[in-house]
Amino acid sequence: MPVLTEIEDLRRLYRRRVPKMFYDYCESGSWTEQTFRDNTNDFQKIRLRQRVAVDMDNRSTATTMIGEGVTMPVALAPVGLTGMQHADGEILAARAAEAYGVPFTLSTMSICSIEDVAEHTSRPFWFQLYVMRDIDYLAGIIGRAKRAGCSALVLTLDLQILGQRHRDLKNGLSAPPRLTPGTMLDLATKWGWGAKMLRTRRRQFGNIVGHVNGVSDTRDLMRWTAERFDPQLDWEKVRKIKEMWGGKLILKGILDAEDAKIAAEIGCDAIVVSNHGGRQLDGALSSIRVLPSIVAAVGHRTEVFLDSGIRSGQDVLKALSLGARGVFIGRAYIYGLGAMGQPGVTAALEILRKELDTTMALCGRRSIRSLDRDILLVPEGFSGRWEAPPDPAPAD
Ligand SMILES: Cc1cc2nc3c(=O)[nH]c(=O)nc-3n(C[C@H](O)[C@H](O)[C@H](O)COP(=O)(O)O)c2cc1C
Ligand SMILES: O=C(O)C(=O)c1ccccc1
Repeated sequence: MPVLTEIEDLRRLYRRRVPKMFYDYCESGSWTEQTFRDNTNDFQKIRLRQRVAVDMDNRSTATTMIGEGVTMPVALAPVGLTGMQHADGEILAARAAEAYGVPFTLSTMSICSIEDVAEHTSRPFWFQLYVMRDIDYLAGIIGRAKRAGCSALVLTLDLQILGQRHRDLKNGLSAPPRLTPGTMLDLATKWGWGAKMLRTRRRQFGNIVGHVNGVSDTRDLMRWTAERFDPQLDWEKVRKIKEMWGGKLILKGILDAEDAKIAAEIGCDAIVVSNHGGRQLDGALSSIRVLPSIVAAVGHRTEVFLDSGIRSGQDVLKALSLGARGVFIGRAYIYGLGAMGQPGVTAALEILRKELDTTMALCGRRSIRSLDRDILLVPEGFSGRWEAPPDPAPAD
């Protein structure tokens, strides 16, 4: 067993243990994957300011997100098909988050159902909603989330249609799967994954069972999405859903200050600055690059969270120092889950917390609320205005 000291270690182990089809589904971005790469690369461009001889005793990473106490401001992002990364994946991730004291978000596209996750956890989790054409379905699932005691609705706005990810098509995740000798061989080497999958009964899409007949695997995912997701979603509908829900609301997938202002106007408890982990509009700016402009526009009216590209506690610190009240992590915890189940998610959280805590200390800060831009060296292009990234240098 390798020593696991960083998120990258978890990714490597995850890659060895989970079928390629699902690894690729997680690890890809849309089209050229430019935005997917920018998300992580842009964090690297921000440097930290070392301070010395500052009392660093009694540090804490604890704070709140939408009024809920958290041991660090890092929530688990909604991730579709988590139950395919590891048997019972959503339940295991929710339990790890609960034990660690951070929020868990259950995706509409989960394998385990809302009720099932609620039954296996004792603290409220957040429920992520994709807006479907069918209003009765929406009312139904919002009601289920309420009855299960979910403490916030995370409404995702950046996926009315699915961005194309080449690898999913090539791997047969979206077309009828071609069980090539290569796929069979791959599955044969991932026997631990398969054995656990065979033992669980949770192999349907948990939140859509009974609504769509016969969707019990991922084959028809893309077609299913096109048929069900609402292409007519607009701000008026967002208002309606807010009313139907009536509780705390987080609007996810905002990447532009103008949209952020409308979101704040409608009244939400938080927004998530996100490009969906580089899986939707390829060519969009990285989240960290647009964060300052959005904080400047709405930070005084609503909490601003960020996701896309967080792979270390240093990344968390950078986002918080640029004004985010918290972050979501997607892949960073999926790597841990696929690698080792629940302890893997805990390991991912612990790696991030340690990195965040140590970095805070070395920057001369002791609390989350004390983090600000003063401890960062931020290059041009993150200045808060909408700016296109600089043109790459000519090849010769
Ligand atoms: C495999 C995968 C599935 C996802 N499924 C959903 C989903 O069902 N709903 C949603 O709102 N976001 C979904 N997302 C986006 C995440 O919530 C989050 O925005 C993204 O993963 C953040 O980027 P990161 O992976 O670099 O941390 C998904 C992301 C991944 C990687
Ligand atoms: O893959 C995704 O990013 C995602 O959000 C999704 C959308 C539709 C079905 C499954 C997952």
